[in-house]
Amino acid sequence: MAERQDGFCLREVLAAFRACLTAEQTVLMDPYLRGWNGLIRFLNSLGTIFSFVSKDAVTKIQIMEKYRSSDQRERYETLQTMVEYELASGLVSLKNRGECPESGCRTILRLHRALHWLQMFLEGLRTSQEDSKTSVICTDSYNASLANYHPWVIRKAATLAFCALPTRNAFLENMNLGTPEEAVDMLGEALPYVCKVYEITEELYAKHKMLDLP
Ligand SMILES: CCCCCCCC/C=C\CCCCCCCC(=O)N[C@@H](COP(=O)(O)O)[C@H](O)/C=C/CCCCCCCCCCCCC
Repeated sequence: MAERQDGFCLREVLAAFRACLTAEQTVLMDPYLRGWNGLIRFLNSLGTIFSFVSKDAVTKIQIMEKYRSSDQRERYETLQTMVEYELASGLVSLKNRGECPESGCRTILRLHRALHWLQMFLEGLRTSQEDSKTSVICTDSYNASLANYHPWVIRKAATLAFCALPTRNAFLENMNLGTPEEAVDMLGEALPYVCKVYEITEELYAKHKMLDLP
């Protein structure tokens, strides 16, 4: 795969997820969204076949960016302050999606589920053999995570799109972290931060019984 012209480097994305974590074990919203924006850039570079995925993710990121530039921006400084504020203000519907279709809590929950997929996918890439198929790693991690929340038609479209993914080494080179071996080392160092962000968020949502928000 040719060297990237767009300056994308996965290091910055992983650094953003690291920057989400505070000493108080809270998750900062701005680096969280920055991490997602970096991932979308990468996704877009994989071809238009993934447009339906990036469109949905971009919509969700924009909902959250809107909150962060609104009068209530401090309420959305961390995932914890967002949950506290939206629950106390009746801005989250636990039963009916139509009541609060753009709450921060439900929007972040969708990204949070996708983060679970990302975590498994990157771990799969990192630990797989050189001749492993990226499409298989991606399908397995999708089926073990996000697919459980998607209807048949989305699962079908996603699984078809995965077939267009490049080979494992081409994919690792495309992350712009050096050789595939160097990329694997970097993933080993950085993935624990992504996992920590995932764990803290999962605990927060479980504590407030919000893991199934419609
Ligand atoms: C350099 C790093 C390597 C990995 C690069 C991966 C880049 C990934 C970027 C984004 C990941 C996908 C984010 C998808 C968010 C999906 C949120 C969601 O579940 N939305 C559904 C529910 O929303 P509501 O209707 O309740 O509002 C929505 O229905 C979904 C629609 C679109 C389809 C989502 C398919 C997800 C496939 C995820 C795998 C992406 C494949 C990337 C291939 C490397």
